[in-house]
Amino acid sequence: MTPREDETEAARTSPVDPWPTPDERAADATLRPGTLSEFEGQPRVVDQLGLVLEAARHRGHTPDHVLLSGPPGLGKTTLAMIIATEMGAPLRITSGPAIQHAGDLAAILSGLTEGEVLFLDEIHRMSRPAEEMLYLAMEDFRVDVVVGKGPGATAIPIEIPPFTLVGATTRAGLLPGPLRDRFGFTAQLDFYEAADLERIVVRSAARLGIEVDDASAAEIARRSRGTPRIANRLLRRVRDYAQVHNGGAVTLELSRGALELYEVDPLGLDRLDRAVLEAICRKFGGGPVGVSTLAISVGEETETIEEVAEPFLVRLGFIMRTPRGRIATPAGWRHIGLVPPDRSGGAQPDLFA
Ligand SMILES: Nc1ncnc2c1ncn2[C@@H]1O[C@H](COP(=O)(O)OP(=O)(O)OP(=O)(O)O)[C@@H](O)[C@H]1O
Repeated sequence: MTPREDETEAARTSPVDPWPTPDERAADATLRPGTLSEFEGQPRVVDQLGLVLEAARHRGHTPDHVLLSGPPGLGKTTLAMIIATEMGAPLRITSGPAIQHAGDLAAILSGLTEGEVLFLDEIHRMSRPAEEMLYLAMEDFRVDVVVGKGPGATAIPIEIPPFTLVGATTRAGLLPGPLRDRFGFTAQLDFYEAADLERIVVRSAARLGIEVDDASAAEIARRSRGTPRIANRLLRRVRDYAQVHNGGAVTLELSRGALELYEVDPLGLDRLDRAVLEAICRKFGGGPVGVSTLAISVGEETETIEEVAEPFLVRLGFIMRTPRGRIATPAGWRHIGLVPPDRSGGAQPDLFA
């Protein structure tokens, strides 16, 4: 489950949306790396996690609980699967929004087998009573199931076998301290370097039977916003285009044609990113402008602006978040072909040129 699974498909029209479509979830199985050594990028996380798993194997124990945080599509689910594979353990997958009551969690925990890896996606969206039950389970491998109500209520302790919880969150800041503290290993996944994404594109192309040259793989990687899921999706779109126009072989020219058709620009900005940038510059004189005003002016949900467009534009140094609102930087103005205003008091540019 992702933050957007409950939204309509119509809301997901951009090829650089970091959340998966239902089709992609099914296709993920083919493209996921199966072991830590096949996992591209994130070298620090891979090394540290490798050590945690190796040490657990030596001691003959289950590994410490693992918290993975970072934006969608960077490989949290993949890493959870790898942890289970590397430990030779079964994996059970659930998510915070699926656990509305403590009883839901009690049912999952009491059904675990020894050493099982429990992947809890979007752990920050779990209900508070479930969260409290999880504290005890993580620490003492026990849950207290409360039977009855009021003064007559009794807590019946249930032992659960040692397991490893792998929690994933896009919002580590929303996790309560006591929950965060119960993870023995915490990893923050960062956006990928273009070279890592290029290797991911080449590997995925091989798995999908797509012929792709190095220049095309580099072009797709550059436009993928540091996100493997987007790289894989753009690869599929380029493949479709190449099939129609060139009988299947992907060339640089065809890759560029496909990405232009899907409105993904050379830096990976899509229509929404450009609309946000244009609105700040053209409608609000470069800002500052509040995010909700911005959302209305581009006809999008505030959440989408905050979670998708804004982090990417900030990362590229095209906009800044300030206490008074969002401001376009000179690089942002230039990216959409406008002259940045002279903030030193010189003449203002013609914003509507
Ligand atoms: N390091 C990597 N190397 C190769 N492929 C990767 C890597 N990381 C992710 N992928 C690919 O990207 C896709 C998305 O990965 P994954 O589902 O693990 O992301 P996620 O962080 O769990 O996203 P979400 O939280 O939105 O579910 C998968 O198809 C996977 O194959």
